[in-house]
Amino acid sequence: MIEATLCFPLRDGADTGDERAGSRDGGTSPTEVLLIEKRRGLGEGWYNGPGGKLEDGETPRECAIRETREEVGLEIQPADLEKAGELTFLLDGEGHTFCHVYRTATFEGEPRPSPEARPEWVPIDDVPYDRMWDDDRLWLPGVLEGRTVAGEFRFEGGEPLDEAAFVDHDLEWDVEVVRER
Ligand SMILES: CNc1ncnc2c1ncn2[C@@H]1O[C@H](COP(=O)(O)OP(=O)(O)OP(=O)(O)O)[C@@H](O)[C@H]1O
Repeated sequence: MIEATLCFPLRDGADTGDERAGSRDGGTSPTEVLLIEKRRGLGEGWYNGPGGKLEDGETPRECAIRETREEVGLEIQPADLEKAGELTFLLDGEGHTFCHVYRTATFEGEPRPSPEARPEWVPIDDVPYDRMWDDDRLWLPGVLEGRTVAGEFRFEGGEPLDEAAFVDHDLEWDVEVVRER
């Protein structure tokens, strides 16, 4: 099974521009999420979070940080990455991809495009689910609200996965996620 990651950087949209961190209202929750429009590979043309496949010897957390740096140029410290979920994608009854989902409201840098991805801040209540993987609308809203999720999603119709049909799913919310290295 392919092991992959997704990372969702979050910000308070009211805090953009040159406002000082000190002017923030301490308890505000984030209002925007950084998505990418994928420019090549699996899910090309669709929106998703930054992320990708684990490389040899890499932990999921290291992968999420590396992919976010490579795809959009943001720098994240390992301790700032919060595990939000674990998703299993099955294709024709067999495990295809296991995906670790993270979120963070703490990062450095400004998003910049790369050959793989065009980044875009979008309001959390206006995420373009009609231009994303079919399963995203089921689990991403809760993840953006700060919940944890475990999900299994079944696709049928053969490779490639992004041309297969989404058939059904099981979801469990507010699960304990393994806080790996
Ligand atoms: C089936 N439903 C799905 N719903 C939401 N997200 C899904 C997904 N299935 C795969 N994903 C994500 O899509 C990315 C693929 O990445 P993918 O381009 O294959 O990997 P990577 O960036 O390493 O590419 P290269 O092989 O280097 O080109 C990776 O983040 C993975 O978690």
